[in-house]
Formats: sequence, C-alpha cells, structure tokens
Amino acid sequence: MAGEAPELSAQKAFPVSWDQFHRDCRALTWRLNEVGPFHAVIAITRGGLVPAAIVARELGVRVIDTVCIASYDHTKQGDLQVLKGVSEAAMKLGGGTGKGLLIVDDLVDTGKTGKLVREMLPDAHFATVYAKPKGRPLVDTFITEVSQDTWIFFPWDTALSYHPPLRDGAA
Ligand SMILES: O=P(O)(O)OC[C@H]1O[C@H](OP(=O)(O)OP(=O)(O)O)[C@H](O)[C@@H]1O
Ligand SMILES: Nc1nc2[nH]cnc2c(=O)[nH]1
Ligand SMILES: [Mg+2]
Repeated sequence: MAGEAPELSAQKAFPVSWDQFHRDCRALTWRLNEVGPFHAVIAITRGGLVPAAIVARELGVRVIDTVCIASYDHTKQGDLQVLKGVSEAAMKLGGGTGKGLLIVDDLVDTGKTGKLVREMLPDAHFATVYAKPKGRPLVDTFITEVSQDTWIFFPWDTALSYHPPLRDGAA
C-alpha cells in the first residue's frame, strides 16, 4: 500500500548541513561504541551510505556491505523493492542472522524499510541518525527524533541558494 507523506509544503522542513550531519553521525558512533564491536556495517542505500562511511571510520570497521532498497519517489512512498540483498560474505560474518552486524540508515520514517531489513538480519543492530515516531520502535539506536510531519532535507539533496533581501519582500 503506497503511503503518502503530506505535501512537502504542508510539512515542517528540517534542513541538515554537512557539518551538522557529520556531528550527528559522530554522536551516533559514541552510542554505538558502547554496543559493539561489529564485524561489518550494512548500509541501506542510498541514504545510509554517508552515515555508514562515517560510523565505519570511527568504529574501525572495514567490511561494509549494502542493502539496496527503492521505495520513495521524492515524498511519496510506493512499494518497497529490494534491488540488492545482503552479500554472502556479510551474511556469513553475521552467522546467518545478522549477529554482530550493524545496519545503518540516515532515518526511519514509517519504519517500512527498517522492517524489511530487520527481516533479513533479525539479530543485527539497527541504527539511524534521525527517527520519526512511527518508525522509532524499529530502531535500536538513533540520535534525534523529529515529528512525523517533518521532512528532513539532507546535505546531499540540497544546496545553498540566493535569498532576496527582506526589504524586497523575501519570506
Ligand atoms: O521508514 P521509511 O518510511 O521506510 O523511510 C525511510 C527510508 O526512506 C529513505 O530512503 P528512500 O527510500 O527515499 O531511498 P534513498 O535512501 O535511496 O533516498 C530513507 O533513506 C530511509 O531509507
Ligand atoms: N530526505 C528525506 N527522505 C525521507 N524518506 C522518508 N522520510 C524522509 C524525510 O523526512 N526526508
Ligand atoms: Mg533510504
């Protein structure tokens, strides 16, 4: 069933800069360091790639795999498609159930993506940088919760742009 996020304009915007995202990923790593050690990091692409790189570097993990899932077309979520599953090597490192593996994503919203990956790796630790209330129960470790009607804008999706002066009627 395709879930529809309310139109972007109706939502609160939560823009995140590279600097803020890097600091939030480091904060996530401080928490994960209490839970580890991990044999491998599994990034849920594409949003999990940047946090996975930062977390792996901070935790000294050198085996990084991906689970490639497509579901959102901008703000609308369609059916989830698994384009690539967990590699055999990573599966083996996790004893077939994900034990000692760390799944990383940028955020959990409805929780559908997290649920699908948890079914693949039930004993893995699932971490995201941000979480919305609906998806929060799926996540083992996260840094910041935002409201369900917030749309997070990640640094790789945005750019600095010109904003006209207030006197010229800028919002
Ligand atoms: O909890 P959910 O409602 O399932 O939403 C969370 C997922 O949505 C986004 O990915 P998206 O599917 O947009 O793909 P992308 O990471 O390649 O941008 C985000 O990176 C999470 O993976
Ligand atoms: N960029 C972005 N992608 C999402 N996918 C599901 N929720 C979100 C969100 O809040 N921001
Ligand atoms: Mg994603």
